[in-house]
Amino acid sequence: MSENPLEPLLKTLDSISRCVQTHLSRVFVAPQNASPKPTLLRPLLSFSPTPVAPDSTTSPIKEKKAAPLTKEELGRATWTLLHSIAAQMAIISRLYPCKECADHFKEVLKANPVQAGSQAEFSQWLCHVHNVVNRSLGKVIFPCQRVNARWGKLDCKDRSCDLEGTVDIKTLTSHT
Ligand SMILES: Cc1cc2nc3c(=O)[nH]c(=O)nc-3n(C[C@H](O)[C@H](O)[C@H](O)COP(=O)(O)OP(=O)(O)OC[C@H]3O[C@@H](n4cnc5c(N)ncnc54)[C@H](O)[C@@H]3O)c2cc1C
Repeated sequence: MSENPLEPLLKTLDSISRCVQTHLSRVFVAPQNASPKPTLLRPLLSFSPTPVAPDSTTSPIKEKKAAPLTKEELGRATWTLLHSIAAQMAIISRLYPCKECADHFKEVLKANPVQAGSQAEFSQWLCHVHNVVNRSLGKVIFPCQRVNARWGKLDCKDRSCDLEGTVDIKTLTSHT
């Protein structure tokens, strides 16, 4: 392993950041003509049958899409990805494009080596290290016994996000 496990993404950040920002803003904002009720926002990983029309007016949504990600938005989206992967596939990228966060998380990883002998163990480990970050930021500690209730399933129509078959983590990690 390289000294900084986050370095590969820092190197490629420049080329992927524009793409990530575009896609994250599409994932987390409602279509323009949708109700502003949060419950009607498009769910993560679901696709609208009608494409979202490009912005033609100056609107808060357009301004938001054009703005760079904040540290909070990046963190929220990344935790969502990490916990979803931990619950569904048991494989994780240790890459993170925020230097302050990456430096801190490197120390967290040193003190809490990855435990990935099984999907359940990996989910619990990720919950624990997320709580280490939560604690350092003065956030509420998440009860790790509820991690599957929070992250175990994706909200996709007709179970279209369900993975086919089973994945053996040892097979996956032997290729990394
Ligand atoms: C690897 C990493 C390192 C980071 N380091 C820093 C840093 O050094 N400084 C900094 O300012 N920000 C850092 N961040 C960002 C920070 O952790 C938050 O993501 C950000 O502040 C937004 O917080 P939030 O309150 O929306 O909830 P988040 O912490 O983003 O959590 C998102 C959701 O996950 C669920 N959740 C919360 N805790 C757990 C848990 N333990 N297990 C399972 N689910 C949980 C909750 O439902 C929560 O709403 C880091 C993010 C990541 C991914």
